[in-house]
Amino acid sequence: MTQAILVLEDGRTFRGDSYGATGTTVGEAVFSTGMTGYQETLTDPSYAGQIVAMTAPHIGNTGVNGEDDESRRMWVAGFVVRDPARRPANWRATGSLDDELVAQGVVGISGIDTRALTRHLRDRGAMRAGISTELDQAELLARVTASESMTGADLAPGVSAREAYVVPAVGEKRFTVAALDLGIKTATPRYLAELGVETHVLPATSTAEQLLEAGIDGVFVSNGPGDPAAADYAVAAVRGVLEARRPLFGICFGNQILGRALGLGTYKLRFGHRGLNQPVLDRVSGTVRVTSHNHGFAVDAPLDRPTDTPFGPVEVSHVGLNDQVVEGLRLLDAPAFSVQFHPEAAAGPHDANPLFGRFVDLMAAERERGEAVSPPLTVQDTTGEKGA
Ligand SMILES: NC(=O)CC[C@H](N)C(=O)O
Repeated sequence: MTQAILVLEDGRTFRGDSYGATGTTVGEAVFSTGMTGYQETLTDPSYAGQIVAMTAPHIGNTGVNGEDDESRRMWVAGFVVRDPARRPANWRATGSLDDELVAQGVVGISGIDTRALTRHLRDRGAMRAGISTELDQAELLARVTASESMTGADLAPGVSAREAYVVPAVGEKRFTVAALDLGIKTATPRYLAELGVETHVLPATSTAEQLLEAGIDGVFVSNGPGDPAAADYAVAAVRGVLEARRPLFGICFGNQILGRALGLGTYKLRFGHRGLNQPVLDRVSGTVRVTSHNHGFAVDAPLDRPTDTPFGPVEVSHVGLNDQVVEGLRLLDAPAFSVQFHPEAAAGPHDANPLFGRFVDLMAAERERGEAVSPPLTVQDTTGEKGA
């Protein structure tokens, strides 16, 4: 078996076996505590530039399948596991994870004491790292210390769709939404489609005008990789959408971009939140939901009072119960809200799915309000379906 090494930027070194593609890779070492969902993790564009260590010890048990990809390819910079499955077993499996990692050129390492690695990252913070099957420790460390840091990294345009595309509504179309693709996961337009939303997915650097033109009823701002402080183009676009008072919903990177558009700051968390079991308090309803997370940055906002912004006051609507991190924002006088966690929940849990319904309700309320403010003069309903 080919040997591999994992070297962290502070010199801590782990030796193991090659898993997936051979070669050398560098990225930010982070850990995910999801017990399931490795295929969704590997194909989540938000993980671009990151070497992901899975804390669950057995990875690859169910192989890979043709249904669970969250985007067109795997994006992780590298993959670290303890004990890979020797043989996948699942009725949906189309192949083994090991073969798929090779096919997609993802350099990984197995046989690692992922518990020790996780404790190290938890205590010292996420840091740059490298995996190699060809370099020695000193050579790899030199590569790692010369590599880009996640702080200041602008990665969304690199993962986003190049061309706009449309995901049709399932059944009757009720709303048309533009989604700013900063690294969107396929589950998101799927959830919207189920609620009668036609989603026009637009590239990361689309302008406010383009979003407003395509998103007649609302604008969605997706999750995505990199440092939100580096995505000024998205901040400018979101500001334009807020100025137009078009309903807006953001997830994860989208929450950070909304925060910045409102004038709030963002900062890097020590080791971030990545996993499927993170408790979040919804302060509006008083409920606690167990949610899916993948973020290394967070919005800086006071928890105890709303903050004044050019678009009216914004309050922290959700708080992470492990560490009191801002997990959601809600404008009090404008139709915009966002969450730092993942209601599209791929992989699960599905506690937060109703947030898509909240977006739809917001669009319905704004439509009604618009109609009340300026009633259409001569609109006649010729379809016979409306108001049935
Ligand atoms: N999933 C996401 O959208 C991640 C957002 C951002 N890249 C972060 O790490 O915080």
